Order: sequence, then C-alpha cells, then structure tokens
Amino acid sequence: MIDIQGLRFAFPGEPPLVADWSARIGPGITLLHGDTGAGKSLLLRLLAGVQAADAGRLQIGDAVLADAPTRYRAQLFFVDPATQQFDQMTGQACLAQLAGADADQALRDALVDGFGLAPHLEKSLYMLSTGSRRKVWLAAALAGRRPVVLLDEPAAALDQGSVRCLWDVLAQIGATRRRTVVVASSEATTSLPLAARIDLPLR
Ligand SMILES: Nc1ncnc2c1ncn2[C@@H]1O[C@H](COP(=O)(O)OP(=O)(O)OP(=O)(O)O)[C@@H](O)[C@H]1O
Repeated sequence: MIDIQGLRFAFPGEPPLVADWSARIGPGITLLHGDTGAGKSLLLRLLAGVQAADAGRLQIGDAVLADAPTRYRAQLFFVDPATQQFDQMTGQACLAQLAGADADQALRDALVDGFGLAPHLEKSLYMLSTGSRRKVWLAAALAGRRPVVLLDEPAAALDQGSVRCLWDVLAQIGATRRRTVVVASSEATTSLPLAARIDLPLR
C-alpha cells in the first residue's frame, strides 16, 4: 500500500504536473494511464522517492519517505529505464543484486526462460539491447520480494513472446494481490486484472 497525501510537483515556470494529489494505491495491479508527456514517468519517480516533490507525504507500510527514506525505498522496486547505473555489471550480477537474496528462484528461472534471457546473462548490460536490459530489470522486479513494484512502460521494446510472458506473470501477481504493482502505460487496454486505474493528468 502506498499512501499519498497532498503530493505536488511542477517543473520551474511550468504548471504543476501533480497538484495536491492524495490517493491510496493498494495491493494488485494499478494502471497509471496517460498520453505521452502526461507525467507517468515523473509520477513513478516521485513515488519511488528518486525525484523530490514540492510538497506532500508518501508512506509505504510504516515508512514515511521524509522521515525514513532508506526504509521507504527498501520496500519498493524501481529502475529508471534510462539509467546507465548498471551498464558495467553482467546481466547475471544485475539480476541477482536487484532481485535480492530472497528472490523466488523458480520464478526467476521461468522469467529468464520466457524472456529468452539465458544467452545474454554473461554479457555486460551496456552490450545488451534496450529490450534485453529491460528484461533483466523486469525479471528482478517480479522474482524479487519487494512489496511495491513500479514499472514504467514495461512492455516497451519487448518482443511479443516476452510481452506474453510478462502479462502472464503480472496477471498471476494481480490475481493474488499480495504485492502492489503500478504499471505506467499509454496503452489504455490491457488484459491484466486491474485493482485500480489512475488517469493522468492529475490536475
Ligand atoms: N526537466 C524538465 N523541465 C521541464 N519539463 C520537463 C522536464 N522533464 C520532463 N518535462 C515534461 O514533463 C512532462 C512529463 O514527462 P514524463 O516523462 O513524466 O511523461 P510520460 O507520461 O512518462 O511520457 P512518455 O510516455 O513519453 O514517457 C512532459 O511534458 C515533459 O516534457
């Protein structure tokens, strides 16, 4: 559960992209929908605590971002799709680090198989295609045990077989509602069982 109170953000000189927004994002899959440029990536970055808001309070479990940022961030999975942070790591090492020692190894193996990742895991991330890099992060997000997962356009740059695998695993996670998954997408219709939907812009 992410508890959001009075969230506000504006780029300097621009109208706010998020203006005094309060919401609760609960277990299951929440679709964060909006056109290109509506602010989906920005909102995920705010929720992840990697972009500072102008105002507002964010809480996951008993961790309030402003009071306990490390504990707040430890409860969520978020990788900025544009990051170069992991470029020097092998796919294997990146997957292991991001998924965590307590990851679901059976699900990890199923995702590596379903994404066709096995031939790429020994390569450094900078050598991988955009889609393969995303697959490493997605496998870590889904096989890991973080209670909150924030995914930015997860199907972007993925081949059809991988998209099917991704939707299948997300559908299972959505059905059990044990984790809170936010999927940002400009595609309104997905076959996922949604717990909620948030439409941008929020102002
Ligand atoms: N540094 C910045 N200064 C001013 N405006 C910015 C800055 N960075 C992003 N924006 C604007 O903020 C808005 C939200 O961007 P964001 O990337 O969150 O949108 P999005 O919904 O994720 O779009 P996309 O689907 O294209 O990724 C866009 O209109 C973008 O042009």
